[in-house]
Amino acid sequence: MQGIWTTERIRAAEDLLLARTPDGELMRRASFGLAAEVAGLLAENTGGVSGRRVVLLVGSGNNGGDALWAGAFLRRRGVAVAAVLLKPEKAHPAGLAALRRSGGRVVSIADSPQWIEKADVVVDGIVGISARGALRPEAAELVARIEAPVVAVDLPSGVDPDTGAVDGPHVTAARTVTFGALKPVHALAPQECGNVVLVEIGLRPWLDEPDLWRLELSDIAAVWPIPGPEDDKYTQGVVGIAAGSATYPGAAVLASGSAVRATAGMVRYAGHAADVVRSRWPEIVATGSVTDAGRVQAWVVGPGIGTGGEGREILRHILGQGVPVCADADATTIIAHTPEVLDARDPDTPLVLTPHAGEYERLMGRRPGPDRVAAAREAAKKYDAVVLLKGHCTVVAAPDGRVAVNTPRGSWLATAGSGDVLTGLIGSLLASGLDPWLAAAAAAQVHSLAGALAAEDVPTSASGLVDAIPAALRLVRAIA
Ligand SMILES: NC(=O)C1=CN([C@@H]2O[C@H](COP(=O)(O)OP(=O)(O)OC[C@H]3O[C@@H](n4cnc5c(N)ncnc54)[C@H](O)[C@@H]3O)[C@@H](O)[C@H]2O)[C@@H](O)CC1
Ligand SMILES: [K+]
Repeated sequence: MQGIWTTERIRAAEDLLLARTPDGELMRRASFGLAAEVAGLLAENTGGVSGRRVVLLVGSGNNGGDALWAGAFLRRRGVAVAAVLLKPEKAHPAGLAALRRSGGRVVSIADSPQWIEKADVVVDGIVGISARGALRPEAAELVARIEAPVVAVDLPSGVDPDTGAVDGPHVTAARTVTFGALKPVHALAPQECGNVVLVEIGLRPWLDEPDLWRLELSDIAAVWPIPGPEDDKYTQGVVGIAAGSATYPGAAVLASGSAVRATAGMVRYAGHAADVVRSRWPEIVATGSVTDAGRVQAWVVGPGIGTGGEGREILRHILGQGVPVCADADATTIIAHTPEVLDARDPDTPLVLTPHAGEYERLMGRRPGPDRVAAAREAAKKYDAVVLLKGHCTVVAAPDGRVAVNTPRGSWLATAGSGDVLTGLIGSLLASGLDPWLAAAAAAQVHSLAGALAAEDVPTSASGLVDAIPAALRLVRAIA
């Protein structure tokens, strides 16, 4: 798993490391790595490094210092470097002196447009982890002129370092070069960061438990249930799906199909769409009602069951079974409107809730807001449940405070029925006995991987996602 640390934690670790490192050494390490990445991008985009033009946008802090030092390193490779100082009197003195010694030039803000227009790469050293809020007008005006690819120093300026939220003018980078450890912005704002490159500066020993996690494919491979020689259809976990209605069988077909594809365990379906589900997925044991569904090791409940009395009774019955439950879609709304249904739940049995922003508002009485990690954590505490907050980046919070972030590959999951597929994946993993937080986080990643594979750069559908699950799992197992 990749660890991610908030800027407060990063700063505390940097202080410990700085106290044990010669003056300027950390910035030298950071800016040397930064310069190598800028040179790499120049070579990729223009076929060379020497003679190419780089413009540095330099703010008043150490982020600008990194940019200036990197500029000095790039000069050694024959790059023409021009620095635009947003606050000349506050520019990092040692960095500025190094750039000047190396033959780099400093241009005024008034003269900068012609330089920015001719740049092969622009380096964003406006602000780093001490930034708050959007770009200020002067920086915003310069950034608006950029046409060349941008390498962001540590993070794209104007994007919140701890939430990834954007609230006004900001930098959109092709590449972000960060130092020492990943920060939340890198997982939560993939569109603004571009490719994220981590340069080691020796910080890791000074950081303890991360604030957030991101699963790697090898983590998913390690936990995804694969049948062994001792297994039969029951030992791998039976998942029950309570979804869909006679008029709207789609949710039932998608959630059940996703569960069929996810693991080799058995799938039971209970509800009004039994005939349709059986004809589409003959391997599913389908019945008309949850009361005669037979034994399962986990339940998925919600998609398409309606929010009226019948849906409520289905949910109440399932919550009383003493097995892990993934409550999705209509089940979320039922819980929000009649929280007393949760009285049926044995507090020791895991519950996974999967709200999108609107359902979150119903559950919590407010929108998730810009800090989606805090929002998910709060809901997880309130409901004593794993909360998977849907959005471009899915955030999965456990009641004990663990949070995983899924950084998606494109926006292919924004399609009708996509959530039904996710819930089927989560249910299968719960039935296999996996920790519910890991189950939800692993399912979210396989879901987005299936989306990218199904889409192959053109829009896909929820059925496409179901069909791509085997390819996604093959990829997970091949890479691990
Ligand atoms: N501390 C360290 O050991 C290291 C720090 N490094 C760099 O240092 C950066 C952090 O440097 P600093 O703490 O000096 O601060 P920054 O460079 O992030 O920000 C500088 C100042 O900009 C101002 N500011 C805040 N929001 C702004 C906005 N929206 N628009 C314009 N100005 C704004 C603030 O007054 C802030 O103090 C890191 O992001 C990284 O790039 C690296 O050199 C690695 C080592
Ligand atoms: K920056």
